[in-house]
Amino acid sequence: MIAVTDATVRFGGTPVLDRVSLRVRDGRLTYLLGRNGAGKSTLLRTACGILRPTSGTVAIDGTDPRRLGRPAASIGVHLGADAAGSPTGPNPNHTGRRHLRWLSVAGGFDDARVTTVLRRVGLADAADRRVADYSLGMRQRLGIAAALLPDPPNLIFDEPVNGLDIDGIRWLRTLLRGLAADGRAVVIASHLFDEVTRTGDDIVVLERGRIVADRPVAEFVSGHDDLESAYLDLIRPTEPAGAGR
Ligand SMILES: Nc1ncnc2c1ncn2[C@@H]1O[C@H](COP(=O)(O)OP(=O)(O)OP(=O)(O)O)[C@@H](O)[C@H]1O
Repeated sequence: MIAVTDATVRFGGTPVLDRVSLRVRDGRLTYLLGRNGAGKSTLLRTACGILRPTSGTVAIDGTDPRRLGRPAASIGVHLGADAAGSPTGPNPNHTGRRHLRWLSVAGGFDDARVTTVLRRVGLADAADRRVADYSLGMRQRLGIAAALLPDPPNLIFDEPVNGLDIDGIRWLRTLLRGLAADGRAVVIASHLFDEVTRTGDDIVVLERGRIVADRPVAEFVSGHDDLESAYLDLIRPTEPAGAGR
């Protein structure tokens, strides 16, 4: 389980997260929704220990991520194919396989997992090409492979669908559902409502650094035509003055 409790994060004086609490339960796929700049990536970086909250606490299966001996074994993180500061970002001159082997050696993981995850993300045939020659979708797959390498029980993905073609999107759906079905706690920041409806268990909505909804997808949509209208009904009252003119 991933637990963020009453976390405030400030950049300079401005709070980007304001007393935010998030629970990502084992066996559940939790989607984090919110407008651009709402604080989703900041919350995910806080949840995995990359960012230290100004106040509040974070626990991965009960332990502060900064106190985990082998954090990657407890929590897999993919912050996007081109995310700055990603803990698992590849050297573009390395092949996909070399990148994963390097992570495997550095983390003390079983080397056989490299072949397993390359297959699982559909990169087995491209494993010996340079990452610089990978497409965006292939870099997404490599980032997901890196997160899965030590087979962690908790996973954080920031907009993993970006750059995937239709086969990739369908593959990712199956992968995500499988990860949750195996009992993992999975949280995904996304703007793609169709994916949320198809695969999500729970929805958390962030609005200007605050949680404004946290409930199962079915409950969130109940009484509305679909997820989009449920979401718009929730956030419309707080739209900035002048929006939509
Ligand atoms: N390192 C940083 N220093 C200063 N401000 C930051 C930093 N990282 C994020 N911010 C600010 O925090 C706010 C929230 O950003 P964040 O990336 O968490 O939003 P988001 O919900 O993930 O947005 P998007 O949907 O566009 O990815 C934004 O105003 C952003 O400019």
